[in-house]
Amino acid sequence: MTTLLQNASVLGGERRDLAIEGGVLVDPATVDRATAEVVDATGLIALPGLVDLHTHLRQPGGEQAETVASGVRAAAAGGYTCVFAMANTNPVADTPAVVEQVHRLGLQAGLATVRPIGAVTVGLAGERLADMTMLAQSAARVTVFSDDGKCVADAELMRRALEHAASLGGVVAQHAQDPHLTRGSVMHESPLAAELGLTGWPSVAEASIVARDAMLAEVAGARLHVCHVSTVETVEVVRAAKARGIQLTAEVTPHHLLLTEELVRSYDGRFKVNPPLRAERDVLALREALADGTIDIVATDHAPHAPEAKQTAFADAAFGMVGLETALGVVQQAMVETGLLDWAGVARVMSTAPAAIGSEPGYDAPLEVGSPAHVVLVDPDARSVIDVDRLHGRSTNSPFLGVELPGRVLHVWHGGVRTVADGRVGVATEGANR
Ligand SMILES: NC(=O)N[C@@H](CC(=O)O)C(=O)O
Ligand SMILES: [Zn+2]
Ligand SMILES: [Zn+2]
Repeated sequence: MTTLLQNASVLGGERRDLAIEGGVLVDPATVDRATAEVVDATGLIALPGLVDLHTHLRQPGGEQAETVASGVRAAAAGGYTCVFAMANTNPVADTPAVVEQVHRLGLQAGLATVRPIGAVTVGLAGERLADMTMLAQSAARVTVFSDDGKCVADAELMRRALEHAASLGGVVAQHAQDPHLTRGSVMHESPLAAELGLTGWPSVAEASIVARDAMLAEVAGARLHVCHVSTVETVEVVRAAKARGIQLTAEVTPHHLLLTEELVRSYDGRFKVNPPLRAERDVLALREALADGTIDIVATDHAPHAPEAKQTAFADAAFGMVGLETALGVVQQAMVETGLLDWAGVARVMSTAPAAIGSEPGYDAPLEVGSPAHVVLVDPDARSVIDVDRLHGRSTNSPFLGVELPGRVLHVWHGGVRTVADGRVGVATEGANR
């Protein structure tokens, strides 16, 4: 079947038609308009399928909070066609058996491509390296290695992990948190933390690890990826490392682009996340860094948690927020509506660049004829208050419940297969995965 998307604003620019046939984008001029399925895209923006380099799908072991199947529904609803699944499952994704299980569950779920991330250390214990070669050579083709949730704190181990990943053509994604500087920390270290009687998480606990890792990546001749940059100091370290020619990339989460520590005044566990929500000056520095390319990508750090883990005293609540369905709206509000990024820039930071970091093929020529048909149609003029009906995963720990956000993902194609139609997530299609 051929699908014609008529009059779309491609990457927010010129209005033209796009055509999908046989899983790829084809020249609309060659399409028989009498037989094609036509989607009126007038007023809609066409973006490439979004790629999330940092998603927690919780399976195996955390199925009460999320499964691969429920997580990819949330992903599709948010405009994602590919998600990288973090390794902090139970058991940890440190063996071919686990990454292959996650990969297989992704194929069964359809809707989006699931790329398992492999652990750096056995059991995320930070003591000895996982067999990274076996993970890379498994059917899951691991290219990203991360102990996310935990920092690879041992510098010697991190150096060897970087060397090893480089030899495999992969990348280490570091959760930058000095464990000694953050003992018992539950929110940003600030006057507000003192006022609220909560233990602070100092910015230097992040920046110091990023500085160390950048120097290790330099001596290893390796690529380093920095997870969830949250402070102005880390931005400065990343900027200096890039100026020095070090191969590092960095991500920022939607929540760190929009929210501040002030929300913690409510003592609501929904606002507890690692790294913590920071101050206004950090939020502004993160936006600027994303606009000027110091920060390469937006990654959701979608971190579902069951209600019991969140509805407790703030100090005891689990760290993490769901974010797949709200990411694009938050980026529209924080970056597009502020004039910091145009839609082509959004496509770069949410699709092309994360795919490149994760070595996911098919995203390097967004919306060009011949590319796989990973396409999203967004209504930028829609505005809606986020409620639980908008969330498709098993958990509802979103910091945006009750908040109005712009934009609405209306239609998504994953490799030419329709996964979202009129805002509704389609039936999982086995074999639609690539
Ligand atoms: N971000 C979080 O607050 N939590 C993540 C772990 C992580 O990303 O560090 C989780 O797995 O719940
Ligand atoms: Zn993390
Ligand atoms: Zn994470």
